[in-house]
Formats: sequence, structure tokens, C-alpha cells
Amino acid sequence: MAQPIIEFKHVAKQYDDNVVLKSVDLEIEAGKFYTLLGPSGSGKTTILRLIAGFLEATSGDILFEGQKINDLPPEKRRVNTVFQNYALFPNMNVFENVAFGMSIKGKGKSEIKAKVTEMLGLVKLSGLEDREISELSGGQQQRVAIARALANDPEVLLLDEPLSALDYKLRKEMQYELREIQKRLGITFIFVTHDQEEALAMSDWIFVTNEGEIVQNGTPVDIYDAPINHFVADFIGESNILPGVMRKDYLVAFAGKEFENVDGGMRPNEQVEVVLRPEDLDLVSADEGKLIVTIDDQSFRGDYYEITAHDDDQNEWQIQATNPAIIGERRGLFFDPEDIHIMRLNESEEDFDARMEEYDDTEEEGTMNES
Ligand SMILES: Nc1ncnc2c1ncn2[C@@H]1O[C@H](COP(=O)(O)OP(=O)(O)OP(=O)(O)O)[C@@H](O)[C@H]1O
Repeated sequence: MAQPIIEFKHVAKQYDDNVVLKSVDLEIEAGKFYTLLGPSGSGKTTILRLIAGFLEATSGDILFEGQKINDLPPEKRRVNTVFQNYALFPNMNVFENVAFGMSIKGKGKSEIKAKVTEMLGLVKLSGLEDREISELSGGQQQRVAIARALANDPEVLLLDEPLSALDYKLRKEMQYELREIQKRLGITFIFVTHDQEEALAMSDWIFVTNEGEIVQNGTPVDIYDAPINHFVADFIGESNILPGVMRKDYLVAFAGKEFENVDGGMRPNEQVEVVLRPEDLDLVSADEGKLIVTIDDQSFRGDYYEITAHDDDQNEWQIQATNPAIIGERRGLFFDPEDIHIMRLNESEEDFDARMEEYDDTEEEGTMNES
């Protein structure tokens, strides 16, 4: 990759004895939409504040375009932040809020007017220049906050859970619009959320945080299809996670049976965890199934039925089915070998990446042999 716009080298943050960030390494490439995704307290906001300069790292280096910026004050960094609570100035109207940064920099009136007009157009608030902040809806206030941050021409826009106060429908709309704004401006966005659906829908690249560490990073598809460990598999989407044991010849044993799988490169007899996503499972007749399950419960979810069941080894299963089932009935459970994802216990991210690369190569070779 080209030189990263932002880089963390072993960055740690500690308050007295409380380590909230443990030696984080990360690289941000210019012009992409990044998301920091993780549960509450995992360190997302700390990472964002270190980038903005509102916090000082306890150790490690923070670089901007290759230059160390640990000691650079926030106003000298070419980044701007959009906060969750908008932080607008209530005594100023929409125009004055968006113009604020440029006014204190002493920009000329006509330049300010042109920029405010452009920014309000970008966030679809043209014509509301004279409105007071108290006369705006929550969604409109959020748009003003975005316009105000972008009016300073930052190279990187930091967004700290900016959509969490909005209702579901508005939130979806704003997700789409933020993505569009990022593409149009071509600058780097770093977005913080604890909502995995939001992260999957918006990002080019996701950093998953847990307990002060980045536990996995990759594209949304990588992270969804190949979670590195139990935490990621459980946090991102619904999962069935079962204990398993690798066997020879691309076989894995779980739920009391052996199954063919293609997620290879494993040692026989190694204890692993097996992930199967609910949407990759089908209910079929008992003699067509790879496993037999007994239906425990179901609920209608609009476009599918969410069904819970258990197998004869007493493993719980979550299944997304297009048709309803009958509670108490014994059915077959069907899945494709390629939908079985294997997770090694306690694997480092580097070893995991190497294994996934090997797996991709094996797949390519397989395709070439077939042709
Ligand atoms: N000033 C502080 N003094 C001591 N501990 C702090 C301070 N600020 C944050 N922390 C702790 O640092 C940890 C990480 O906080 P951070 O805000 O980065 O998490 P987060 O992932 O952004 O969570 P959330 O989604 O709840 O905002 C938390 O355990 C928090 O209590």
C-alpha cells in the first residue's frame, strides 16, 4: 500500500494503572471509509481522540503522512471530528455554525459564503441558512455538524457514533448519505460504532476492537465470512459456534459426526471452534439432512423465520428458514461444506492472515485444476 495517511506504532494509553489501549498498530490509507467497531469500553473513542489530538498516548508513535504528530496540538492536525451530541453552537444560526471555523481563520466573506453554500448543498440543507439550531430536527442538526466539520477541508473526518441518537429509518438514510459524501469528497472517514450492521453496510475496511486491542481488521466480507475467533464470530452477526476436532483429509468432527470441509490447513486432532451462520442452514427432510435436529421455537421476522432447534448431541442451533417449521418436529439440517468456517483457538492475527492466504491459494489451484 502507498504511504498510510495515519499510522499507529505500538500506541498504548493508560490512566494510572488502568490500561485502556494495549500497543495498537494500525494503518489508514487515504480516501477510504474506515470503521472502528467494538463493544462499549473497548477503546474506539480513545483511538479517535488520539488521532484528533485530544488525548496524549502513554507510549508509541502516531504518524500523519509519515510524520510523527504525537505532540502536535489538535488545531494543527488536518482532521476534524463530528461528535455524537453534535456540539453545535446554540446561539448561532445554521450559516454561522458552518462558517465558524473559517471565520476564526480570518477567511474572506465571499469565500465563506461560497463554502457554506457548497457544504449545505452536500448535506441537503440548502435554504436553511437562517434557521436557529433549536428549530431543527435531530437529523438536521447532525447534518449541520457534518457540514461544519467538512467546511474546514480536513483530510480526515472522524465520526464518533454520529448516528446513534437517530431513529432507525433516519439512521439508515444517513448511513447511505455519509457513504455518498465520503465517495464524493474522496477524503478519509474514520467512523466509530458499536453497531455491526452499520459497520458492515458502510465500510471499506473495519477494525474490530475488544478490551483495548484491535482483534481483527479487514473488509466487511472478510470479517463476516472468516471471523478470527469466538469474540468476533459472536459480535458480528448471528452465529452457531460449536466445539470441533480436525480430522485427516479435510474432515472436521462436530455435533457427534464428521463433515467434509474446505477450510483446510489444519492439524489432525486439533481442537477448534466451528462457525455456521444461521442463513447458511436449511431445514430439509430427516433423511436428506447432514444432522437431525428437533425444532424448539420459531419467530416470524418479516422475510424469514428464525428457528431454534437442538441436535442429538444437545447443541443449540439458530436457523433462518424461508418456511415455518413445527415445534417438536425432527428435521434434517443441511449446509454446504464451504460454509463451515474453522477457527483455531488462540490464533494470532498474523497466523490467521497467513492461513487465510494459504486457503485462498488452495482454492485458486483447485479452480485451475478443474479447467
Ligand atoms: N479519563 C479517563 N480516565 C480513566 N479511564 C478512562 C478515561 N476515559 C476513558 N476511560 C476508560 O477507557 C476505556 C475505553 O474507553 P473508550 O471510550 O475508548 O471506549 P469505547 O469503545 O469508545 O466505548 P463507548 O462505545 O462506550 O464509547 C473504558 O474502560 C473507559 O472507562
